[in-house]
Amino acid sequence: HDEEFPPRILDHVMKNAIKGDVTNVIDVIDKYCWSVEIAMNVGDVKGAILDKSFLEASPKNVLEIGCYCGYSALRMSRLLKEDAKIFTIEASSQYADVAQEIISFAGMEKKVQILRGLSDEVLPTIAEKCGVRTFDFVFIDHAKELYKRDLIMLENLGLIRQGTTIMADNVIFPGCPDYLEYVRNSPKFECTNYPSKLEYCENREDAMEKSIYLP
Ligand SMILES: O=c1[nH]cnc2c(O)c(F)c(-c3ccc(F)cc3)c(-c3ccc(F)cc3)c12
Ligand SMILES: [Mg+2]
Repeated sequence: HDEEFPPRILDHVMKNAIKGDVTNVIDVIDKYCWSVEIAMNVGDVKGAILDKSFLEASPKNVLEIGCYCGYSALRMSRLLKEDAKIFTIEASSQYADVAQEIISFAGMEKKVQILRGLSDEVLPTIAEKCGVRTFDFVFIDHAKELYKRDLIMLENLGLIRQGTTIMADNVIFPGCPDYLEYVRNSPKFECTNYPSKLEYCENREDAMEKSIYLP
């Protein structure tokens, strides 16, 4: 990753987006990433797929693993119903700092809570820390080699329930073959694949995978 991207996108948002206008902040980030430099946000094309699954789930408690600069947290926050909340785990304190600034600039600081730390360190105590029993919607978008491990942790900790929707980014590129094999071969998950493109690219394939938990 380009470690200098996060401060640049923060600066660009502060200078070019409308404070408190979450849709405009999302749009300004997308325009920057299409025209100036690609960043590993889920982006507008895959973001629309995320939006649709999110609206279908109409969740109260949302978990994201991998916040980065807060782009997908903002996309989901703008679709949240009353008294619903997003908890997003971010291991990089540099990314978490930038995400907090961008989320606050967009006026979503009350709807999105960033939990700093590694997912396997945060997940075991997230229920009591956040006053949540189970999550209704989970978006996995961090290191691909951790997807399967973290999903199994969510199951073992009882953090997902009958009908929870799990969306995973990058299941084609960079790809997470062990995760896909796990959810697709498990009788506990009903899976749907959504072919798309890598963020901000026209000619690289990627996909999102939706898995509904049916224990
Ligand atoms: O790390 C990620 N987390 C979440 N989403 C990601 C995502 O949506 C991506 F498209 C990429 C990606 C991978 C390869 C590439 F060429 C462009 C982008 C990465 C990623 C993975 C490994 C790295 F070393 C650098 C970036 C991520
Ligand atoms: Mg991604």
